[in-house]
Amino acid sequence: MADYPDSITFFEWLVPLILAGDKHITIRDYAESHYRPGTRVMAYTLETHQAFAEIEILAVEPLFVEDLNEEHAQQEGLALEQLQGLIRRIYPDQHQLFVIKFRLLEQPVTAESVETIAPISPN
Ligand SMILES: CC(=O)Nc1ccn([C@@H]2O[C@H](CO)[C@@H](O)[C@H]2O)c(=O)n1
Repeated sequence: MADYPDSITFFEWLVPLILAGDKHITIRDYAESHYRPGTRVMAYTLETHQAFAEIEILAVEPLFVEDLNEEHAQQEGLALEQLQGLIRRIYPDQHQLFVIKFRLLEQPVTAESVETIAPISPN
């Protein structure tokens, strides 16, 4: 067993935001706060458990829910009202949350991505 979690799940609808680099934080509760900066973590969709990216944890910082601000929303790639609504729904009883900052690592080459690489022109 790893000392620190080496996987994380995200709602499927957030995947495009993450892969585009628009979303580089996630806000979780204490139970999901035990990531260690510097470690690599495999990101999966919550609904279908598809691995979609490898990320590096950059920081884990405490955040009180009432301190959610525009800067967090921007780093989430979401509007502030949208983020606040989401957090209220996911963590209705939580006051103490954690901001997990991450960066997208180079993605492994898959058969599917190879097919999308344009063939080298002979001249
Ligand atoms: C078990 C599980 O997967 N839970 C969660 C919890 C949160 N999130 C996203 O993190 C940000 C802040 O909460 C928002 O963008 C959320 O939509 C997520 O994707 N998945």
